Amino acid sequence: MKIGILNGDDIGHEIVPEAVRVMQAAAARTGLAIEWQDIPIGRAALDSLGSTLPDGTIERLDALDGWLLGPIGHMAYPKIPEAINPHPLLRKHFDLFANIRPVKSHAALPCLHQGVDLVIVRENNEGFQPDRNVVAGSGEFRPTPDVTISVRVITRNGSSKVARAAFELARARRRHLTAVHKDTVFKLGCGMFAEECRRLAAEYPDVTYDEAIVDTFAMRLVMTPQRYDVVVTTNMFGDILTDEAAGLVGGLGMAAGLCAGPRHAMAQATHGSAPDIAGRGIANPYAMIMSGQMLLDWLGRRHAEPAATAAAHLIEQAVANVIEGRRALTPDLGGQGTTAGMGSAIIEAMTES
Ligand SMILES: NC(=O)c1ccc[n+]([C@@H]2O[C@H](COP(=O)([O-])OP(=O)(O)OC[C@H]3O[C@@H](n4cnc5c(N)ncnc54)[C@H](O)[C@@H]3O)[C@@H](O)[C@H]2O)c1
Ligand SMILES: CC(C)[C@H](C(=O)O)[C@@H](O)C(=O)O
Repeated sequence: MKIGILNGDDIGHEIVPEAVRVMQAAAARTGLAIEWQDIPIGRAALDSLGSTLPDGTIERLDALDGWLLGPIGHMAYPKIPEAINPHPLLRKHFDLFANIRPVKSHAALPCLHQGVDLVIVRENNEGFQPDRNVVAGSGEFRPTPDVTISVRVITRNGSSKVARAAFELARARRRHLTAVHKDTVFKLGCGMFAEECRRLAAEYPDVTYDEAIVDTFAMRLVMTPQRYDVVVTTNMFGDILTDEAAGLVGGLGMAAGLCAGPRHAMAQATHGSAPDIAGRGIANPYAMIMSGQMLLDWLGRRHAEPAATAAAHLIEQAVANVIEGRRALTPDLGGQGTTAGMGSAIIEAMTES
């Protein structure tokens, strides 16, 4: 397997190395051969190579099976053309259309709710961040100094692809899928998304299918998150709801994610680069480590590689043991541990699995 390491910015330089360390330890125990490639991105790449997404990066990634991308702190980039926000572009270029974001409570952690085990599948490339092939540029226009128009693109193909990914995931879990939209108001855009979800529901009679209007869903998610299994939604709704859901189970440090496409997958935690805690060694590496775990699981299924699946399983077990034992927890989880300390505890726990 060829896996890329792209640290990103701020806490990315602390949490991505821990994810790699944990993945290396699991791979060594299960006999999975991984060829790692360090690929510069973000502020460090801008400073050393003149661009946040240096020439040749896309080609290098294309030759890999998958990669880890740490959080990008693009809000702090200088306002120059060489300092683009690279991750929407990577998601689009590699058609990473499904952003799969699990949300799970742990009895040992101070979660707002217990018994939560759901996955939000967020459409990753349309909505207000439209594909460059569909709408040029970012999808925002300012025809006069006092008017801005933001274009939201929904396509039948994009909707049905993400809906199918969500139905497949639901089939492998508790067989319940909820489509979240607002077709009551956005009759054409959300309407098309909902039409595609309903069309696919007929192909998956074994999956219980229902729908919720996004505002009502936001309320139900806070009050009774236990009622959901897999949730599929459009890009912007998914962006917001996944952060909200993370808040139910311990915060953004617990929010893992995988951006998956037809040929590649990118492990990318839901959270940002957390500049407020960067450089202190206290960022919670759970989300990044579990994103790497999702990548190994995806690679195991895509390449029918049992050692990758076994490595993913080993990490999942070891992480669960560390959390259950409240070992090495970082301050966001009420502990006094460090980023590296949690990585080491997870590696140690692999010997217990
Ligand atoms: N996927 C991404 O790369 C991504 C996502 C969101 C935001 N961003 C960028 O990140 C930067 C900061 O944005 P923000 O502050 O709004 O959001 P953020 O997610 O970086 O931080 C929000 C809060 O959560 C905390 N937090 C986040 N991750 C944590 C972790 N692993 N462990 C412990 N605490 C954690 C932070 O300390 C902060 O208090 C901005 O430049 C933003 O554009 C990037
Ligand atoms: C920073 C931003 C472009 C990004 C997104 O909208 O996808 C972030 O919110 C995320 O969830 O990864």
